[in-house]
Amino acid sequence: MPRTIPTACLALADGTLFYGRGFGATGVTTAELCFNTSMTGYQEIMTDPSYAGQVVTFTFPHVGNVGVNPEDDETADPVAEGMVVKWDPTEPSNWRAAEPLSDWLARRGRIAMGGVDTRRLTRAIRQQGAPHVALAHDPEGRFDIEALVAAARSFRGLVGLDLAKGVTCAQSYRWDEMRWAWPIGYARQETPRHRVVAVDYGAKRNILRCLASSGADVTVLPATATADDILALEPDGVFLSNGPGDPAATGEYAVPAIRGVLDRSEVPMFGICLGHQMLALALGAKTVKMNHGHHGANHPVKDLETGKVEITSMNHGFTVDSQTLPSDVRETHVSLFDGSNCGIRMDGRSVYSVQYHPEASPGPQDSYYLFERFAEAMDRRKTPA
Ligand SMILES: NC(=O)CC[C@H](N)C(=O)O
Repeated sequence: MPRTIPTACLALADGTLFYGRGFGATGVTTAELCFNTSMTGYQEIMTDPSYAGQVVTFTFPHVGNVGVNPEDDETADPVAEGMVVKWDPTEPSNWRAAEPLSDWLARRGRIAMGGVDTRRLTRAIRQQGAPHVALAHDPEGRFDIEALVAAARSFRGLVGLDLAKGVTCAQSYRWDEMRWAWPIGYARQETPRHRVVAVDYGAKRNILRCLASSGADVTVLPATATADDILALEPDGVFLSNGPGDPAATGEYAVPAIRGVLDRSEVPMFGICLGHQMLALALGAKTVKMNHGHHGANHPVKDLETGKVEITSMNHGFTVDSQTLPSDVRETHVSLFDGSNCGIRMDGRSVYSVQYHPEASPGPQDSYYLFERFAEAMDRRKTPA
């Protein structure tokens, strides 16, 4: 049997090394490492802008086997820095596959590594918290281990980092594509009932589709939009998107804008993930870094107002500290994994947000009702009872 040499190396800042087989782009990247437990949707995960600054290790062992296609991107480029998987991807076998995962990653400059004991790696992340890592791919298998460990150590981490500015849109645009539906695929929203301004901190496309499907004519604004920019469009509702990085850092410019909208209008507001954290900060609460975060598609969340449990899609490494919520803001949802905050609502106003991803993509669609609730709040304002 020919001897095979490792062509990829993952170095953790504590000096732990994992060797495997590289695919995708070659070179070295540094990032925070997190694990995702979803069994499907690797293309959507890799293109979720909230993963900027992170390498994702997948706990599901078979990743890449259905290739990639033009429809499943959540943004134009992969924004996760790289990926680590148990098995090397096979040749894609799926009617939608347009390209093998490895070629797609290479074309877009993203490093990947297969052949890793991802259970051991996941245990390490759970025990020590999301580590800083250097991920290297060299087809000749030449690795300068000391330099890789030093690179992992010099990665400054996500705390204090505003990454939304790097992934937001350069200028505003309109969105009318709706959720994918059999057999028509992606139809356009031709009879919208509401004008929604969506602030883009790193929005996933499927969120914009869900807004369009629930009746919105969506105008997307860059993350740095001010209250004046938002209110000038005379919105029926304001949406705050997901996004990467430390909420406290993005909040420095996003919070005054949100505060301005809340103070100057009664417009319904809905936030998801980073948007949830932005709203919580604007209302006076605080956010903290979690040990290893929540990244997966099977997270049970309890709606405290109805008692119902929904299975949700999650991707966050920071959380709202529910102890810091002011008295006019109530906690509406909690994680049944660790009791952390998963939703808030302002008393007496249609201003609410959730920490998880109700648009899923990938994940279950239990939480789509939140988009309908937003649309109903906008309907109520137009025709008061
Ligand atoms: N998906 C998101 O919007 C993530 C929000 C934030 N960057 C966090 O990690 O908590």
